[in-house]
Amino acid sequence: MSFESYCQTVARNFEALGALEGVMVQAADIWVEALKNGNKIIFCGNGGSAADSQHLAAELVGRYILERESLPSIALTVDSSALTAIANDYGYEQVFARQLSGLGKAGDVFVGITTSGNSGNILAAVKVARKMGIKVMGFTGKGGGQLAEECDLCIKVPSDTTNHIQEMHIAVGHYLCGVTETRLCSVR
Ligand SMILES: O=C(CO)[C@@H](O)[C@H](O)[C@H](O)[C@H](O)COP(=O)(O)O
Ligand SMILES: [Zn+2]
Repeated sequence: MSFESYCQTVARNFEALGALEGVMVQAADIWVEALKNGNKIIFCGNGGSAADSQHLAAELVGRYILERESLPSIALTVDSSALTAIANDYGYEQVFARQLSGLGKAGDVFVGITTSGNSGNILAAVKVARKMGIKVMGFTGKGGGQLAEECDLCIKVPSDTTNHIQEMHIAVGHYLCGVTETRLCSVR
């Protein structure tokens, strides 16, 4: 495949992504409401989506575009001791669920980033989130997988291909960080 044709696919995908305006407004409302109430945004994902998780948590805790207070957020993908101990002692499927049960609080927002929507460790964490009164949001591909069935709000980006789904996930996350910090800064 030529680079030009790759870029054409990306352009078509992003054109279609614009149709998710309504769901993006709802997602921003969920993030803003939680943060206003003193809760946090908790991200997790595997592989490239682990990188997205820590990238987005860092935008909130550190800085995205505006100079502002730090906004509380964590990625469950960054603590190698917790990840290896939990995987070793309880199995890889529990790596996010176990951390969420220790670190999450009712009213937090859990964001599972998965291109298939079917990663077992994310689905296990959703079960914990439900028990704890944590809101569940998914970033998935077009099909949504099992996660789409189980979350409060699913952002299903318009592709079935892992790499292209990931390209849109980071755009979705960046957009939400921007809207969130703008709205919170104007009320502080
Ligand atoms: O970054 C990539 C592919 O672009 C890979 O590392 C990819 O994230 C991994 O295969 C993940 O394990 C896929 O998991 P998921 O998106 O289905 O939850
Ligand atoms: Zn990748």
